[in-house]
Amino acid sequence: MSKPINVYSEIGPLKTVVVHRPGKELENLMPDHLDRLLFDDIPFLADAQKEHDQFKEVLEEKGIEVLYLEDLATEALTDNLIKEAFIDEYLSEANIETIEETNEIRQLLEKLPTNRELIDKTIEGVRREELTSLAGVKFENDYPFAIDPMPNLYFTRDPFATIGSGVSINRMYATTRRRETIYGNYIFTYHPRFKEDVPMLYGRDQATSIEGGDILVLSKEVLAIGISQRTDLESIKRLSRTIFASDQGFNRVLGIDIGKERKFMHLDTVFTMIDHDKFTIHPEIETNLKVYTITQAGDDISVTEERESLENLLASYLKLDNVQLIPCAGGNITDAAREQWNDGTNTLTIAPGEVVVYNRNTVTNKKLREAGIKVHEIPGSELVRGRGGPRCMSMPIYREEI
Ligand SMILES: NC(=O)NCCC[C@H](N)C(=O)O
Repeated sequence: MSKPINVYSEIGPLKTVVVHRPGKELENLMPDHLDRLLFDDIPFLADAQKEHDQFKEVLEEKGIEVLYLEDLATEALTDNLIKEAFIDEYLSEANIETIEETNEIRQLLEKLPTNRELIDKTIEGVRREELTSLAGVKFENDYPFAIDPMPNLYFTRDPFATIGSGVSINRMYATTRRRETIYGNYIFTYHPRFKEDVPMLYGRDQATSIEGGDILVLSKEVLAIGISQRTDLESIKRLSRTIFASDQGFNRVLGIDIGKERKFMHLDTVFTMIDHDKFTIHPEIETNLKVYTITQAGDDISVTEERESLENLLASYLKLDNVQLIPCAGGNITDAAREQWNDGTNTLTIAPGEVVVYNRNTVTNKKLREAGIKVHEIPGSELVRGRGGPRCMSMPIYREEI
């Protein structure tokens, strides 16, 4: 039986992927609370769902098995003990103000007729108006939620990351996304498809943050991990130690420092691999890019700052004769700024030289085609309001070897 997880590249033909179809959590977004929930606008849910359905259709037309995170999380609650533990953990992390609210919400969740409705409700959040125990209660603030929604969950790239045959259950940078990692933790601990034979490479309770958008599997030996607003170098060192010890064949991690700006929140918003020797890159990060190499050194690791350009590093470590860095929007600084903001660099590679992109990034998409890349375009005007693209909205479970 092959292992449940197999991700040893960014470009191997994609066979199985995890996504989340946006739900009512997007209708629990409010203008005054967008920053804290990491959104720039409020998507129109019905259209966001239509766009997401088109994303799924493109993947399924290529024979890719599309798994929904909400289904996997539902199926992971395989008995009442696990379900109760899930509810306890979810409530303990939900920052609920009073015991009365906690007790009433527990009852509300336990009364839901199916585990799927339970999972959906935990993602959606709970408005105070839903709780009879709060009827007539005067609050110091007018914040309408007893439990926040999790609107970022459709960016399944980030809360957990498959690497080789294992998975990194991540500690997320911001509180609002830290709660999301409960689903991956239960899926990879209890789901029948994944509970055996999946090494857990990080943990949601670790001290420093790392997010999946920063993690690229460049080859069977080399990972690239962004040092970013979301991922600390300390986390990369910790993950590297575990990966080197897990004997999966990886022997080098490139720590790529992309700075702490929110618009470049993850490495995959400015750099992705789209073919054996082709990469997308956002021109704004190319100048004086700092890259660290992490390798095993005796029974610990060594971290050295590279002097070579990213292009030369990729050529030497990936053993490529010719590396093509394709700049977002052809490198035009105005078009690139606009199209990177709308995730023009955040391509999902479904086979070598074949990608899924948002249709709105017309300049970048044209350049990709001119470079011989097969481009599948999907609408994303509503989805992109969460500041993520096709790579952000997907977590590969199985890629064929290349
Ligand atoms: N890999 C990615 O770039 N994911 C995009 C995450 C967007 C989300 N609103 C966030 O700020 O985390």
